[in-house]
Amino acid sequence: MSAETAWEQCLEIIQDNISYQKYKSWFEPIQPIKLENNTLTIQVPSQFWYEWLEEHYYSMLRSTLAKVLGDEGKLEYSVVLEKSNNESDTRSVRLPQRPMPPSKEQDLDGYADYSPGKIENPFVIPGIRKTKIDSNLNNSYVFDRYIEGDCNRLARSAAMAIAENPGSNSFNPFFIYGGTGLGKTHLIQSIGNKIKQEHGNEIAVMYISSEGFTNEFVQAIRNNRASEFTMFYRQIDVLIVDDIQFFSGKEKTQEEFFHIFNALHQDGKQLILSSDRAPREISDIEERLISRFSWGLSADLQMPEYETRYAILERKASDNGIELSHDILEFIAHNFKSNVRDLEGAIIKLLAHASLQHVDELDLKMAKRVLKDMVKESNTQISIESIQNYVCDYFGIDTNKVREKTRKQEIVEARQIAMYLAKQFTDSSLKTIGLHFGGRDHSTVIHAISTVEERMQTSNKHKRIVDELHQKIEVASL
Ligand SMILES: Nc1ncnc2c1ncn2[C@@H]1O[C@H](COP(=O)(O)OP(=O)(O)OP(=O)(O)O)[C@@H](O)[C@H]1O
Repeated sequence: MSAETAWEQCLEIIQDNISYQKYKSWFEPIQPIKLENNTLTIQVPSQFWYEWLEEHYYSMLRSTLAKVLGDEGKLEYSVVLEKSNNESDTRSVRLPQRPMPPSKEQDLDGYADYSPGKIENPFVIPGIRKTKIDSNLNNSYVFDRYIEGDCNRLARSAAMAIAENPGSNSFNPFFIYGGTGLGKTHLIQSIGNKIKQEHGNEIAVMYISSEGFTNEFVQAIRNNRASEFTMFYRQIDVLIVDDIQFFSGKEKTQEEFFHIFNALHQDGKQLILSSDRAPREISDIEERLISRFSWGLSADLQMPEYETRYAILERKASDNGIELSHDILEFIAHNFKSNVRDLEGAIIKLLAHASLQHVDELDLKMAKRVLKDMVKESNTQISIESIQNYVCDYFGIDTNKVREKTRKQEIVEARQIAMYLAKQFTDSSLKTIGLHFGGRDHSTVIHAISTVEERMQTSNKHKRIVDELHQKIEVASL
């Protein structure tokens, strides 16, 4: 049997035993490397990943392996190491799976989410009245309202795991980073809100921006209350600091935070940090802090893909009490691609317009008019990629297909139309257009354009399709 086949069989069993979300987050990214002497080697993206699997899925992996390779089957991890400059290295360390204690031979069932060493409420510090601590959390930032997609799956599931088991997990600190308006604050506050919901004042949660922390610290020094400041932060069980990049260049604040960080981490308290860039990319921050930021899990947030943008819009519209038609949602999702805050801005603008103008039902034409300036700002010239999206959406095919080599009739037709429209709507050269379609050369683009033009003259159906798409893109690029 090859490593790929063995791992595929393992994945089938694993899928049946854990939730889809956990499967996608923790098992799909794993690569089978080799199968030798009944030992299957799999590659995991980080040391932390290995620890997480061993901590949470050890028994399940063990039994799965026994089913696929027999009782003597062994698992070895190949861990991709990070270089200090944050690039991943091809070097890897091989780690064996820890041996199974003889008394623990059990069925798969019930072991899938086994989490060892659950400590009962590790956060109660006698004598401290936690009721006094104001968490600073915004109640509307909750997991239920945080739409999941490929762009945030790992970060969201790690955040959920932390909320369920703060402090006693391997994600400490949890460092989340990504561009502006991509949902960092929402996600880190969701952790705090969930912990508060489940534990009330038993667990002291505190959310603060790094600027807020700095200002408080400066005030405390000014009023000779620095030690009270330190004491206060040391009693927090879950400390959430947003936009940590603003500590850059503030040496005294960094030093104070360093000591608070150490004290909390040592006591098994949870630290959650956010930044607009990865730890190593933050300038003017002491090396000892940077290295601590990387101790736990760093996860990034990306701009949501089209389907997630659509789902977010649907959700935001219904939270704001308006119902938007499919056409309008599609229009916004196609045209607002830089961040989620802008998507939200579009909904608010439509809502304001509808209520000021006493409009009961918004239609696409009106929505386009209202959002015209915003669309222009975020999308000055329609891209070849958007044209591909429109065309593929129209034909119900996967966008990647038009960039691949496939010669299937319907894909070839969609590809040719997309090339034709790309020439019509963009200033791109034939060469550039070809490059966007899987590196085809300019003569293929010329051929596509003349084929579409010819067909439009000979077939009404073809003409109608191209005209419809033309109109759709024209409105979108207003
Ligand atoms: N996946 C998502 N599902 C639902 N709403 C989201 C999602 N991602 C972001 N949002 C919403 O987008 C808005 C901006 O998000 P947020 O303030 O958390 O971004 P941020 O990354 O912290 O931005 P900044 O770096 O500018 O502070 C919020 O209203 C948030 O609710």
